Amino acid sequence: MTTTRIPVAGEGFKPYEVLVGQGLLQNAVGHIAPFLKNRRVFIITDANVAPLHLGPLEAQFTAAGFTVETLVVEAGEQTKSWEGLQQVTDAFVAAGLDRKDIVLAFGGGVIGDLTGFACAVYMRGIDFIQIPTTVLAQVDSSVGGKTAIDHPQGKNLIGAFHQPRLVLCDLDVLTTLPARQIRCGYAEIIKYGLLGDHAFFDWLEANDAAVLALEPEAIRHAVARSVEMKAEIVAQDEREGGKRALLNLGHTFGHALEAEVGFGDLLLHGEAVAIGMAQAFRYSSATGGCAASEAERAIAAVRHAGLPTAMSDIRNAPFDPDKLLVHMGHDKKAEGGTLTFVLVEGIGKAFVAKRVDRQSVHDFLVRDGAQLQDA
Ligand SMILES: NC(=O)c1ccc[n+]([C@@H]2O[C@H](COP(=O)([O-])OP(=O)(O)OC[C@H]3O[C@@H](n4cnc5c(N)ncnc54)[C@H](O)[C@@H]3O)[C@@H](O)[C@H]2O)c1
Ligand SMILES: O=C(O)C(=O)C[C@@H](O)[C@H](O)[C@H](O)COP(=O)(O)O
Ligand SMILES: [Zn+2]
Repeated sequence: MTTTRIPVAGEGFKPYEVLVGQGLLQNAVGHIAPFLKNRRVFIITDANVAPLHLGPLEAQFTAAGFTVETLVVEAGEQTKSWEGLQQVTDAFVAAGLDRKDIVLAFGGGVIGDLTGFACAVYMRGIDFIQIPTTVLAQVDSSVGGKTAIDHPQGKNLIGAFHQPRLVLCDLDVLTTLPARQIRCGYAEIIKYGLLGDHAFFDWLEANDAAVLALEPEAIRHAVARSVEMKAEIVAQDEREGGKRALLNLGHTFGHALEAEVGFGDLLLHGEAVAIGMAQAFRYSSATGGCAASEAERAIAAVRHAGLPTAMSDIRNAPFDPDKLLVHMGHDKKAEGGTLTFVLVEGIGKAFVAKRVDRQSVHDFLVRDGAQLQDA
C-alpha cells in the first residue's frame, strides 16, 4: 500500500503534511528526524498505548543515537484536565526542554489535545508532532491544531490553536483498538459525509462494516478522505471564524451531554457526537429545515454502525434540559449569550445557524427524551 500525503496549509501557520499508510512507524526516525534540531525526543503517551506500541518507537530513536525521554499518563478523558496539564508541563521542566526540542504526541485524541496544549503554552510555544493511534485521532483530532483541556462546565474550554509540524497516521497501530473505540472514530468519519460530502456518505453506508473491520483499503480511504476534508476546511478558516464551525456538527448537543456525565468512560466523545448528530438532524427536521426522510436515513446510518443515536441510549439518562442548556451556553460558538448550532438542510448540507431560539431547543430536548428535574 502506498502512503497518501495530504498537505495542510493555511495563512496563519507553517504548512505541514499528514501521512496516511501502513508501516509508517517502522521508519518513524526517517519521517521525524528532519524536524529534530536537538538530538533528543520527548514522547507523551498513555498507559494503554505504552505496553502495546511504545517499545519499538523508543528503540528506533535510541538505535539512531537520539536520547529518548517518555512520560506515560493515565488513559482517558479525565487526563485532559489542569492536573494532566500540570503533569506534562512539570515533566517538560524536569527534562529541561528548550525551544528547539520537539515533543511526540503518541496516542489518541486525549494525548494529542493535552500534549498540543502543553506545547502551545510551554515557553510560549514549542513544536510537536502528532502520531495518532486511534481512528478518531487519525481522522480528526491530530489535524487542524485545536488543542485543549476540559473544564467541568464545558468541553475543551481552556485551549489554544497550535498546529503540529507533521502527522503520522500509521494504520497498523489501529489493530489493537477495542471495537468501541473504532466505532467512536467512525462517528467522526461519517460526520464528514453528513456535513459536506454526500458521495462519501453513500460510500460509508455501503462500506461501514469494512471500515469498522479495519479492512486495509476501506480504512485507508476513510482516513484519507476525512483528513482531506478537514485539511481543506482548516486551510480556509484555521481560527473558526466561519466555515470551520461545520466540523462541529453534532458537537453542541454532544459536548453538553459529555459535560453532564462528567467526561468519562460512560459516554465517549465519539458516542456523544453520534447522539449529537442525530439530534441535529432531528432538530433540523422538526423545525422544517430538513426532510424527515433525510434525517431518518442519516440517523439509520449512524445506528447501523453500532453507535448510539438518542439520549436514552446512555445508561444514566434522562438529562435535565435546563442543565444541558447551561452547558450549551459555554459552547465556543455561542455569541453574546445566544446559541449557535450546526444544522442541516439534508445529508451533506450542513450550515451554521446563529441566534437559535433557546426555548425551541428546550422544547426539542424535552421531546427528544430530556426530563425536567421537577417533572
Ligand atoms: N482537537 C480536535 O480537533 C479534536 C477532534 C476530535 C476529538 N478531539 C478530542 O479527542 C478526544 C477523544 O480522542 P480518542 O477517541 O482518541 O480518545 P482517547 O485518546 O481517550 O483514546 C481512546 C482509548 O483508546 C486507547 N488507545 C489509544 N490508542 C490505542 C491503540 N492503538 N490500541 C489500543 N488502545 C488504544 C486509549 O488509551 C484510550 O483508552 C476527546 O477529548 C475529544 O474532545 C479533539
Ligand atoms: O476541528 C474542529 O474544528 C472540530 O470541531 C473537530 C471536532 O471533532 C472536535 O471534537 C473539536 O475538538 C471540537 O472543538 P470545540 O471547539 O467545539 O471544542
Ligand atoms: Zn469531535
